[in-house]
Amino acid sequence: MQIPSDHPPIKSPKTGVLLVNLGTPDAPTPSAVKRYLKQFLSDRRVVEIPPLVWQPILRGIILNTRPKKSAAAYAKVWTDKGSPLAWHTAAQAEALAARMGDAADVRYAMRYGQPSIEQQLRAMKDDGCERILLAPLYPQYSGATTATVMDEAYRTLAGMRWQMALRSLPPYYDDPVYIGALKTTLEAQLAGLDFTPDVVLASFHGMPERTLELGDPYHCHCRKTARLLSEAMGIPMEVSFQSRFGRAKWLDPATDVTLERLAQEGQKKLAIFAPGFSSDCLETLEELAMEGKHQFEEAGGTHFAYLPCLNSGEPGMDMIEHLVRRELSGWL
Ligand SMILES: C=CC1=C(C)c2cc3[nH]c(cc4nc(cc5[nH]c(cc1n2)c(C)c5CCC(=O)O)C(CCC(=O)O)=C4C)c(C)c3C=C
Ligand SMILES: [Fe+2]
Ligand SMILES: [Fe+2]
Repeated sequence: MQIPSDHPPIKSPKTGVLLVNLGTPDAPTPSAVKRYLKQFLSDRRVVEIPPLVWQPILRGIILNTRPKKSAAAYAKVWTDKGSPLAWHTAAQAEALAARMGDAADVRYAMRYGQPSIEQQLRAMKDDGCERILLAPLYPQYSGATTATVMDEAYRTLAGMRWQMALRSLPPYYDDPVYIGALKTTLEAQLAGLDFTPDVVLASFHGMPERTLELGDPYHCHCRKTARLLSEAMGIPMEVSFQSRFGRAKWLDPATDVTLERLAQEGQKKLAIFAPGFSSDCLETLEELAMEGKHQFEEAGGTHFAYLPCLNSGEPGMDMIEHLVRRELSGWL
C-alpha cells in the first residue's frame, strides 16, 4: 500500500537499553557542585525529611558550605576526560553498544545532572525505540538509588501520549554472574599487590539506619553480596558503610571507624574495595583511596591498597551484557 505523501515519517521500531548512574557535577567548581547538590539533595527519595523542614536547612546552610569543600575533593580526582563517574559510565555504554551491535540502541543517563533520564528517553523515542530496558547500575536496591531512577523515568512517560514499553533491570546483588565478576576482578587485583593483606574490607555507600527500619532492603543486599563473595573466594571479608551525611545515625559499622579499628587491632596490611559502586567516583577515589589510606596509616596501618571497581573492564562488561540480554529476552 502506498503511504500518503503527507504522512509523518515512519521509523523502523528499535529496542533500546538505557544504563543509568547517579550523576556528577559538570565541573569541580563550587558553583557546578552547588547546582548538582541542589538537585540531588532535593530528591525526597534521598533525604526523607519533610521539605518544609529540610529545604531551609539545605538552602540556608548546606548549599552555602558544602559545595566549596566538595569541589576541592572533586578537583583531586578530576581528569582531562572529566569526572570519573561520567567517563566510566560513558565507557560502559560504549562497550555495551559494541557488544550488542544492531540488536539494541544503547545509551546512558544520569539521575542528577547530564545527560538526564528525560532527555535520553525522549531522544530514544524520537529515534524509534518502542521498547526500552532501563538499567540502573546499582547492584543493591535502595529507595535512594534504584527507586528514584524508576520514579524519574515514569515522570517522563507521564508526559508522553504515545509511550514506549519499559522494562527495568532488577537488583543483581546476589546474581552469580555479578559475584563471579567481582571474584575474577578481585583475585587478579590481589595477585598484583606487592603485599599479602591481613584483611580485605568491602565498603558500601551508607544510608540512614532509619531506612532499614522502614523496610529498605539495601542493608540486607549489601550483607548478602559480601557473604556470597567471601564464600566464593574462600576468604573472610569485613564489611563497612561509608560517606555518612548529616546528623542522623547511619548504618554501622562506618568505614572510617573500621579502618582505625583494624589498624589498632594489628591488622596492618589492608585491601579495600567498593562492590556497590559500578564505577569509580568521588566516593571511591577520594574518600577511600585517599582519605581512607590516610586514616588507616594514621592509626598504625603499614600497607594499604584500594582495588578499583568493575568499571568497563571485561568481567564487569560480561556481567552487564549477560544481565541485559537476560532482561531483553523476547524483545531481541
Ligand atoms: C542523604 C544523603 C545521601 C544518601 C542517602 C546517599 C545515598 C547513596 N549515594 C550513593 C552513591 C553515590 N553518592 C555519591 C556522592 C554523594 N552522596 C551524597 C549524599 C547521599 N548519598 C552526597 C552529598 C554526595 C556528593 C559528594 C559530597 O558532597 O560528598 C556518589 C559519587 C558521585 C560522583 O560525582 O562521583 C555516588 C556514586 C548510593 C549507592 C547511595 C545509597 C545506597
Ligand atoms: Fe551518595
Ligand atoms: Fe563522600
